[in-house]
Amino acid sequence: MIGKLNHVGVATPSIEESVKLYRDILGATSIGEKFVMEEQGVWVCFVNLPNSQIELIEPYGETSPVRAFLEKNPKGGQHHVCFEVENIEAARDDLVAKGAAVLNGGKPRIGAHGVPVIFVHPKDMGGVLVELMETPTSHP
Ligand SMILES: CC[C@@H](C(=O)O)C(=O)SCCNC(=O)CCNC(=O)[C@H](O)C(C)(C)COP(=O)(O)OP(=O)(O)OC[C@H]1O[C@@H](n2cnc3c(N)ncnc32)[C@H](O)[C@@H]1OP(=O)(O)O
Ligand SMILES: [Co+2]
Repeated sequence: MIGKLNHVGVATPSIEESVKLYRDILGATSIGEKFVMEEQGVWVCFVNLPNSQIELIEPYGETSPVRAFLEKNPKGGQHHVCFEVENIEAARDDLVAKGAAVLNGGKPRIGAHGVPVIFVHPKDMGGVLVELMETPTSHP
């Protein structure tokens, strides 16, 4: 079912500080602007790599899903991996049928790439929070 690795989500207390790390220490040459996704409760900034992206995420608002993660990991850390799927509803139904806990009641939200995304609880994914996103080209 899963296709390409689209991005790795990295939680950070400061996108500005993380940008310095990826640009000045790791030498990333293509880094986007920081923007907010209010509904998802995060600030986002993409570090563009030849084969994938690092999605830097910083909490936005009191109910941000990243807030508890940063309380446990104050310096930040790897937060989720995101795989592309051809059809988000079909992927969700398949996972639910296999007993995995799809978050937000299984209702897809529009993610940072403008396509629907779902999250699968880490307890069913070997300790990794998994995001699935519809392949941008297969979304009208
Ligand atoms: C930018 C938009 C979008 C995109 O388009 O790409 C994004 O990526 S937004 C990214 C942020 N959004 C989300 O993470 C939404 C989904 N996440 C959630 O709903 C919650 O964070 C969660 C995964 C359900 C956890 O919330 P909660 O149950 O309230 O937190 P706990 O702290 O109680 O954790 C329970 C349990 O799970 C472990 N955990 C939590 N987060 C992670 C994680 N990122 N990776 C691995 N494990 C995680 C946590 O340690 C607890 O474990 P135990 O202590 O063993 O019970
Ligand atoms: Co993501």
